[in-house]
Amino acid sequence: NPVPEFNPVLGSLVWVEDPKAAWIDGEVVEVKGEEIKVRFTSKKTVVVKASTVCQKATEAPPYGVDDMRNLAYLHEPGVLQNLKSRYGINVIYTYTGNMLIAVNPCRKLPYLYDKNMMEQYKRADFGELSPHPFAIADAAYRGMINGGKNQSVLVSGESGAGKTETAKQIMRYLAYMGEGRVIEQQVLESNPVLEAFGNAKTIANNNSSRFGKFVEIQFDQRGRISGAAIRTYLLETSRLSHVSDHERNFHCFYMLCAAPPEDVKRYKLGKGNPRTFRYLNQSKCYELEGVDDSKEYIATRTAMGIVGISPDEQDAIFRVVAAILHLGNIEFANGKEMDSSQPKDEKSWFHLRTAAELFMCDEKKLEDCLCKRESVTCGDPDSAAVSRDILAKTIYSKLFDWIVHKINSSIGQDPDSKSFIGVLDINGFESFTTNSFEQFCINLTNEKIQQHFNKHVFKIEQEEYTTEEIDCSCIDYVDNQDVLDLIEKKPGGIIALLDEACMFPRSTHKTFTDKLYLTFKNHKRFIKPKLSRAKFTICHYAGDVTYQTEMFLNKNKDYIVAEHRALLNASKCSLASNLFPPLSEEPSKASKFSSIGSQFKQQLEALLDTLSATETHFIGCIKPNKLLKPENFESKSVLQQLRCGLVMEAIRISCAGYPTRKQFYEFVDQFGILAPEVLDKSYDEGTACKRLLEKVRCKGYQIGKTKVFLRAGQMAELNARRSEVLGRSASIIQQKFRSNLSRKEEAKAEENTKLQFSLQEILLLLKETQAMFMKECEAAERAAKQIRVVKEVQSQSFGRCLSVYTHCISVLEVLWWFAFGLVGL
Ligand SMILES: Nc1ncnc2c1ncn2[C@@H]1O[C@H](COP(=O)(O)OP(=O)(O)OP(=O)(O)O)[C@@H](O)[C@H]1O
Repeated sequence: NPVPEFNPVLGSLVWVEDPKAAWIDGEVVEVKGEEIKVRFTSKKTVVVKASTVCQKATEAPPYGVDDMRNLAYLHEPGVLQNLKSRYGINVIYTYTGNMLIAVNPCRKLPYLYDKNMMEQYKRADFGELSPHPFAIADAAYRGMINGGKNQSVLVSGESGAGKTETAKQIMRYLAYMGEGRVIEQQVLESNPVLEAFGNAKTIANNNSSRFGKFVEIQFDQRGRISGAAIRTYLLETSRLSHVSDHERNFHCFYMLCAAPPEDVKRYKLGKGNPRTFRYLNQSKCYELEGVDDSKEYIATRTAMGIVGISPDEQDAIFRVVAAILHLGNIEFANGKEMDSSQPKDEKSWFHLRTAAELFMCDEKKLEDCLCKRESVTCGDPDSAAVSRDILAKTIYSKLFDWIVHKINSSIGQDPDSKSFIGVLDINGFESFTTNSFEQFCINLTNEKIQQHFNKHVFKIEQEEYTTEEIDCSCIDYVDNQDVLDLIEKKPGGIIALLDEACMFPRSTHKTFTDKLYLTFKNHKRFIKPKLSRAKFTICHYAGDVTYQTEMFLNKNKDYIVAEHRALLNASKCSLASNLFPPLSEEPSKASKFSSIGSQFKQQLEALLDTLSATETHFIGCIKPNKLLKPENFESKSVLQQLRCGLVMEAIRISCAGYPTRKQFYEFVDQFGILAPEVLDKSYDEGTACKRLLEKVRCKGYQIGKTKVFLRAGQMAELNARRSEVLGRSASIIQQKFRSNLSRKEEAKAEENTKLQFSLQEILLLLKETQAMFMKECEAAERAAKQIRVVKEVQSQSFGRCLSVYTHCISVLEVLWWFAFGLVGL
């Protein structure tokens, strides 16, 4: 938490960290050395160390600021409060510099994404309109067209935070820029197809992507989409055979069960009741609120057609999906021979026969494949069940890869493409009660992305400091290379040791874990938990995560059981046999040992190489509450995400230097009122800023070539002084106006005329007051431009009730309303 230096005194407004509510604001009511007593609005008091509290801005705008960098104090509670107050009025997007933070509204806000909105963002410069994913997409598009550089948009956040939704809006905007052609539609329609086969209901999200995705959209010379390539990462196949409570398997299974009767019959699904299939009935969750699976089936088929999957191919895909359901229903009993098994009963025989029929493979071979002792299993009923699940998972993951490959080849890549924009939608940092190999891989991804992000933010900061010719030695970033080395260094990293263990038949998860303990006993990012021999802890940038090693070896092994390959390769269904080419056609597999961990590491390296060669834009998605209920902002959970995500790191890097920057003219415009005399002289703008800052004895600043750079907290101090001056001006105007008014009233009373003012009289009165006001505030007015001061004066003196008049365009007009208000009163 970047807590800027601050010495609280009696009466200071502060934020105090709270285990339940994240941060609570209060007032310092007692100071005793290092300890201070703070009273909250609830009247409760706490005594805390002064160094642990953060300063609270006295005048934060009630509905927050568009860019976090405009916050008076750029610290954790400030950021949190800003997001919360905006979320309260349905403003879900906020910038931190160039990064967009998106808080999931957990309800549809269609007006935010219509064509009209796209049109507006198309015409505006970045920062001109409110923060929005379209602004990020537009910046990427312009960067590509004008700057000629490939771009990428990196969308991160935990499950349910809104990554996929945000990535879709980015793609919609990019498609809009080259509207009306088949290829754009194909790119967009690839989403529902991938979601049908790769998404599932989880506790965190009813439509959770169970894979990572990088979509590279290619553009031609004229800026129109000319091709696309989709890369997917780590499909969660363990879900296929084991579904946890309140979750579902992949959507396609339920869609198929809800298909029109002729299709249910065709795929031999009985009555199409998902409750009758073991792979679906483990969690008792079948329907999704607001989702009609039968409609989804039709929509998926249509989308499959659009992305170029022919009706025959669709038929084969759903036949394989149905076969997997039957496969899951085969149960086993002991066979006649030792260490052998056979389908348990007639029902299991039926499912075996149906699965073979749908796979278009030999029934006897399928039986042998599951029940006979072979290379990896010993043949008993339990091993047969393991073999069945391995087969189902292998087929499903091959099927998913085939679909991705098919979409890629039918959309097509443009060999002459001039440039591309990549959109990365990948799961954020994960830390559960039990963490296994999947979390290990996801967290490795996040470490990589964190490093890329830190370098990126640092580079941008450094570039700005260099352009402005100011000293940049104060900024730095924490490099997490040590964690990356621990995981992926070759030789000697955890992945390398895991591969080594997988190659030795006698290795177990225990021998593997012992080896880790021995190798990394002095590594400062590695911890051996006290009581367990099957766990290890990594100190990630986002916190410590303890991994359970039991399944590491199995999950890392990437091979297809020879019998499974032979069975399906001989299938009469060309799709099924293509999923399992003979080993000789997969040279990479035939020659050397292959592991999921190493493959994933290579995929990540390629991804990071691609990202590094692009200009990257970041979007951090935030889940406001665990249940995804609208209008519920749980500060504690949001804070946790901010800490684990990229936002706080960007802020930390920024705070280490000079987070507030203002163009000279903006600065003079805003703060000239504090030292009008420096503006009188014919200083250039930069010198005027310097003199002004010297006069107000500002401690932390640098003057660049076009901008003033301020240390964290300085902006709030300057704002407070400005408010003081404006407050004084306001009371002077009020006094003048009132005394002017009462003089006129007295005169009228003496003349015994009616105590009522005509419009002309009020105008005259206002002109006189204005003249006086000019005299009193001459210098201030010159510094801050007439209308601005008056607007501020107006809000100072009448507060919110008069703020509606901010449209007034001249001093006279504003004062007219001002007087009108007084007379009215
Ligand atoms: N901007 C938005 N407007 C309306 N609904 C949204 C928005 N962002 C997210 N949602 C909804 O919130 C839910 C979760 O969003 P989404 O699936 O995009 O999350 P995710 O981060 O991709 O999760 P996962 O990692 O589990 O796939 C979805 O039901 C989605 O429709």
